[in-house]
Amino acid sequence: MSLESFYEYIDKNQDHYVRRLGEAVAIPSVSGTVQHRPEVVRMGHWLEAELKRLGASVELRHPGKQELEGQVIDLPPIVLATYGNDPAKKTVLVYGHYDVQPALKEDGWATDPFTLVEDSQGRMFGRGSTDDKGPVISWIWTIEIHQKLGLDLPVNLKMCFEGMEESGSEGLDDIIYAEADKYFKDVDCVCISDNYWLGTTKPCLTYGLRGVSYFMLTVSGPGKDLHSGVFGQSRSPADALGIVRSTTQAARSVPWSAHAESSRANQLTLALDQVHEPMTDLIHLMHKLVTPEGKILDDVAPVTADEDKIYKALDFKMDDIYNAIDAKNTIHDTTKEVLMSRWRFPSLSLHGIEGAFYSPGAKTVIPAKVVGKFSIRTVPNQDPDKITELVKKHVEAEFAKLGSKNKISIECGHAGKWWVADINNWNYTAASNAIQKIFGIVPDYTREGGSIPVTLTFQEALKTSVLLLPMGRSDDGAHSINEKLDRSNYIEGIKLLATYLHEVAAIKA
Ligand SMILES: NCC(=O)N[C@@H](Cc1c[nH]cn1)C(=O)O
Ligand SMILES: [Zn+2]
Ligand SMILES: [Zn+2]
Repeated sequence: MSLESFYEYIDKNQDHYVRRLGEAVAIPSVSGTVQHRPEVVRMGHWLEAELKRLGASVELRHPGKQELEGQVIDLPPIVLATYGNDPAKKTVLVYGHYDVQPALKEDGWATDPFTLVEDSQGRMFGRGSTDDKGPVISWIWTIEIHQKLGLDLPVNLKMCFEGMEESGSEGLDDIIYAEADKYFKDVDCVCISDNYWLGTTKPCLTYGLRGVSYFMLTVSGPGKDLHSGVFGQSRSPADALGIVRSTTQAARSVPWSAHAESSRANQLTLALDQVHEPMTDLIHLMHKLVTPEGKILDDVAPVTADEDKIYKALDFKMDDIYNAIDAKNTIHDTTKEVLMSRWRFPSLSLHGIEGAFYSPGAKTVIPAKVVGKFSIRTVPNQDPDKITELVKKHVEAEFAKLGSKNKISIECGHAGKWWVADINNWNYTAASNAIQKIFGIVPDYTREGGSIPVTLTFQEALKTSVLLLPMGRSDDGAHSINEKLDRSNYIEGIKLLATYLHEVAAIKA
């Protein structure tokens, strides 16, 4: 079937679909805070209403409760929807997430993060524009445009949209395993649009992701915040300089694995009539997690000769990464090293400290309790349980050296495993055909440094091929300030998703 009328329709009606993206972006569905939880739920209901309007059968699954900021609150609903139920057609499952990362204007956004603003170059700025509201709603527009034009959707479409992806996908895996032989029974392949082109011009298909293990390290001591002049502890100046030195991706350096570091605990000169400051202990411990030198954890799969060739063939230049980070401060200077660091080596990033004073001004306080947050991106063949065990052992050993009377606790908040797929599956061929039809180019095959843990869950629970089909570009700034989706990526992306469904229908499986 020709999709020319579909392409013409979306080209003519682009402004309408941009406005609809604006509606979705205007709902601040941040999954990581208690305050925003009603907005996440509202976004789930918005999708439900859109799907029902088009005649899809929709079920909201409630995965239960979670503890957040000391409160027990409902997890947002998982939106399961089915459009078409013809046994003669293949069934495609699409997944996406309707929650977003936090965003505040004062973080440095040029415009209000929850108002979609387009500039003269067609860049549409707004939290969730590219990650992942643009792609999620595009599946819905695909159904809508088929209906408007009287075109047959050549596959049955099952949709699974969650509201907790940015916060560990709590509750989702259990539902997928429980429904593998029920709701997800007839799924022939899975497609996820929740990542980015390698650069800014060439589309790609993605077959690998790193895993993520997210840690919270709590240090507590005094019963309340204290005056630093009255209760401040004294330590040697050398130790006071022990600040975190690396928070970048290069912190693929996890020094506790087989690399003994000389302890500096013996440099401490504690004034015992003063309190042990939780923040000082925490900074010391976080400093012990990473070094700029790059020491790699065990269990990393060796680089093979074949793999080495992949990097040379890719359309990726150092300028692509410089543009994406708005700077030239990369640790590596060759594209091969950059991509290897991103795709196939682990990294450790320090994210923040809850309880630390961060406002303007000069508050002289000793915080009573601080929580350091960091994550490790894991790769083949690392095991998340082993990583957690190693991290705990390392942090506890370093803390013991301090001789502090504070208390620590270290938790792995959530962990998802890395994923690598078989690109020879017909699902990838169908997507490659679709890219060639829309963009006139054979796509690159890429892996990514980010994590979508449900990808592996679908692959294992449904025993089927999972494909990542990105819509946005490498410089979209997902998770960052001024996140954007280019109008052309959105409009061509809608065409691509529709064409992919037709190619799946057409291919001999
Ligand atoms: N677009 C995928 C994505 O951004 N995934 C997140 C997942 C995550 C894990 N913990 C918090 N968020 C990522 O950071 O890779
Ligand atoms: Zn995402
Ligand atoms: Zn994200």
